[in-house]
Amino acid sequence: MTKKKQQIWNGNVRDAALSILLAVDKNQAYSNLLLHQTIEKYKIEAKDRALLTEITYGTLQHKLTLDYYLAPFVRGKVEAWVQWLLRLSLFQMHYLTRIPPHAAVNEAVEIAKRRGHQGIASMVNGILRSILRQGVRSTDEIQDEMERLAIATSHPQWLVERYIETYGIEQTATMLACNNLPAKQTVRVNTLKATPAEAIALLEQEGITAVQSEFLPECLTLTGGQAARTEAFKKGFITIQDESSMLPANVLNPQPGMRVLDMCAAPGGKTTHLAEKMHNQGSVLALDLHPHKLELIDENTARLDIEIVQTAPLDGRKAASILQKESFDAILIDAPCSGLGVMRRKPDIKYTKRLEDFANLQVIQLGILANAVELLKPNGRLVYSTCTIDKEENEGTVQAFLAAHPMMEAILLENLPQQLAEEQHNGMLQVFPQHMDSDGFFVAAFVKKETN
Ligand SMILES: C[S@@+](CC[C@H](N)C(=O)[O-])C[C@H]1O[C@@H](n2cnc3c(N)ncnc32)[C@H](O)[C@@H]1O
Repeated sequence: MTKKKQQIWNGNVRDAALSILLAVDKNQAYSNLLLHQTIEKYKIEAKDRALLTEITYGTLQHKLTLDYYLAPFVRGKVEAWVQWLLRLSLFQMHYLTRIPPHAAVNEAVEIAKRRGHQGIASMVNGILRSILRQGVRSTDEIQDEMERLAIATSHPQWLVERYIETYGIEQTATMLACNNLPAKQTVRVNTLKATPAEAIALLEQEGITAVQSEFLPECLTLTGGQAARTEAFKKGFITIQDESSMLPANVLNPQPGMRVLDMCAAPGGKTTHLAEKMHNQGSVLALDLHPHKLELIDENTARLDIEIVQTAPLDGRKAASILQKESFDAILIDAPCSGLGVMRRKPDIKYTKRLEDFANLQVIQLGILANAVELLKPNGRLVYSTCTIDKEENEGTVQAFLAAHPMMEAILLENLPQQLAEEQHNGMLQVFPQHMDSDGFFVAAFVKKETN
C-alpha cells in the first residue's frame, strides 16, 4: 500500500481499515505500525481513531472465525480485497453491537462500488444481507476439539496443538481468548521524577484517568487518551510499556552504583527502567546489534533525564571478546524472540509465524547468554527474558544454557508481584496474558557461582 503511494485516509474509517488490512495481508506492513503511521500522518481525530483501531485489529484478530462464518455464503473465490471487505463488515455486524448492522452493510456496498463495480457491490450486499437474515453458524458444530478451538479463537491449528500439548486445554483456551481482547494502555512512572500519585495527578490534569496497577506499583493503567501525546510523556514523567515488560528490571533489581549491562537494549524500555531502579547512580551499558536503533535509547534517556546510560552497537554474541570480562554486577538479556506473547498488539503475527522461524532464535539466544557468563562478575546476577509463550524456546533455552554453563545457577525470581510469585518454577516464570491482563512474557534469573 505504502509502496504504491495509495492514500490510506480519505475520511472514511472502513475504507482506511480495508487499505491497512490489505497492506498487512500483502506483507507490506505490520498492522500496529501502519495503523500508528496512518493516525499520525492524517491526524485522525479521537472518535475515528478509536473505530479505525477497533475495526482493523478486531478483523485481524477474528480473521479465521470470520472466514468460517462467511464460507457458506460466499460462492467460489472472491478477490482478496472483497474478502477483507466482507470480513471487516461482518466483524462490525457480529462483534460491534453498537453499530447498527444495516449501517455496516450500506458502508460495505458503497466501498465495493468505489473500489470495484456495481456487480461486486450487489454480491457484497447479497452476502451480508443473507447473513443478517440467517445468522452465522456456531463453531460448536466443529467436531474436532483442536480445530474448533483454532477456528473459534482464530489461531493457526499448529499453534493451538502445540499450546495444548504444553500447557493443557484450560490454560490454552483462556490464553487464546485473551489474545483477542484489546490491549490495555499501561505506562511506567519515571520514579526519578515523580511518585505514582504525582504522575496520576499530572495525567488527570490532561483529562486522562490513570489507575495504579495492583501488581507493580510503578505501573499505571490509562483509560482513554493517547499516552504518547501527553505532556506527562513528553516531559519524561512516564514511559509507555506493557506491565509484563516491567518485570525483568524488577527481577534483576540492580542497586545504585552498580555496573550493569543490557545486551539487547533497543529501544530502551528496560534500560531506562534499570536506570530508574538505580536512582540514576552507577552505569548501564546498553548494547544492540542494530546501530540505528541506539538513537531510540538516547532519545528515551534524554526525555527521562537519565544520565547513567551509555550505548554501543555490538553483537551480543561477540560482546565478551570486546568488553572487559567479569566486569558487570548484573546483566539483562531481553532476547530477540518469536514474539508470540504480543498477539493482542500485533494480531497479524498469528498468521505469519512459522515453526521454522523458531529454531535459529535459540541459537542466537544461547550465543548471547554464553557471552554474558564471561562478562558477569562472580556472584553477579543474570536475567533472561522474552516476550514469547513457547516452552521449547524459553525453557529449552534455559535448560541448554544451564547444561553448558555449570557455573550458572537458576535462582528464585525476586520482587515479583505476589500474585505471580507462586507461578514460577526452577527460576523461571511464564507470564500468560490472563495473569495480569498483559502481554505474554517469560523471565528467568541466574547467579554466577563463585569459583574457588
Ligand atoms: C526484544 S527486543 C529488546 C527490547 C528492549 N529490551 C526494550 O525493552 O525496549 C530485542 C533487541 O535485540 C536486538 N538484537 C537482536 N540480535 C542481537 C544480537 N545478536 N546482539 C545484540 N542485540 C541483538 C534487536 O535489535 C532488538 O532491538
